[in-house]
Amino acid sequence: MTGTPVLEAVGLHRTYGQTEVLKGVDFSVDKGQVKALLGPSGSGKSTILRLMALLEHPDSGDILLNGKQLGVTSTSDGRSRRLPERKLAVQRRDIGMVFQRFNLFAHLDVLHNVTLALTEVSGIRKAAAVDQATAMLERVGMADRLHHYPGELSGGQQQRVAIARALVLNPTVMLFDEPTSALDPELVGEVLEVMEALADSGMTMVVVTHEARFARRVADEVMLFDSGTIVEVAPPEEFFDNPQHDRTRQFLAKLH
Ligand SMILES: Nc1ncnc2c1ncn2[C@@H]1O[C@H](COP(=O)(O)OP(=O)(O)OP(=O)(O)O)[C@@H](O)[C@H]1O
Repeated sequence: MTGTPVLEAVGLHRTYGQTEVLKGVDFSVDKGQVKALLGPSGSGKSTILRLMALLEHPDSGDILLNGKQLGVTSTSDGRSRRLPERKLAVQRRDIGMVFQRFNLFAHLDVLHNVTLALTEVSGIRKAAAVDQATAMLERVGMADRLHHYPGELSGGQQQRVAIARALVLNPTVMLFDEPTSALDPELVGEVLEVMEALADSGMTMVVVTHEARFARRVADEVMLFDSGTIVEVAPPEEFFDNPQHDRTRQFLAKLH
């Protein structure tokens, strides 16, 4: 751990209609660090990830990657303006995102689902894309399913393909939004194993999860999120074994 912030959120606010979903969220994840984000349903966890992945704009606040402000550009009068979509797409490559629902293309086989990101987003030629995608699918244990279609795979296998699809773009940081919550319980372990290996390889990660055991084992820091703000940040052993605050105790009690 170097203590160098890779991804930072500064004062993020987001309101939908009358509902203030994020009320000024600040946090950062350092190079090689894994942060687990826990919190009740509807507290705004997915919203934070979507903002950090540049899939949505905050009403106010900044997202920084390696110190550089993302999603906006400065104008000559010193104000900032949102980047146009094509420039956002370039910045998004650095931030891998894995969703609860795998969102694979049903009409493309596994290999094509992963090469597509390379050929369409990164402009890499087909042959090189196939090599890179195959290597990445090997890494997530899917090398023997290259020509299967998503409908022929289990949820756990589909999620591993979705992880390979994000990783193949060589992102600086990976964001996971409840990656196992749509899976049957017997398929959760294989996805968590891939994520743990990724964390061990030094990937910088932010993981929204309800998997307390995974968070305890893999995360460097756990953040408890509630009603649009971070209410607690602690190392996992302190968070899980020695909950000092009522909020943590109440939340953990609801998990089981
Ligand atoms: N696009 C949207 N339009 C309107 N309301 C939204 C939108 N996205 C999220 N919300 C609302 O914002 C609140 C926070 O949603 P969010 O999905 O970020 O919570 P969450 O903590 O990830 O919940 P869960 O664990 O159930 O996924 C919810 O009340 C949700 O209904």
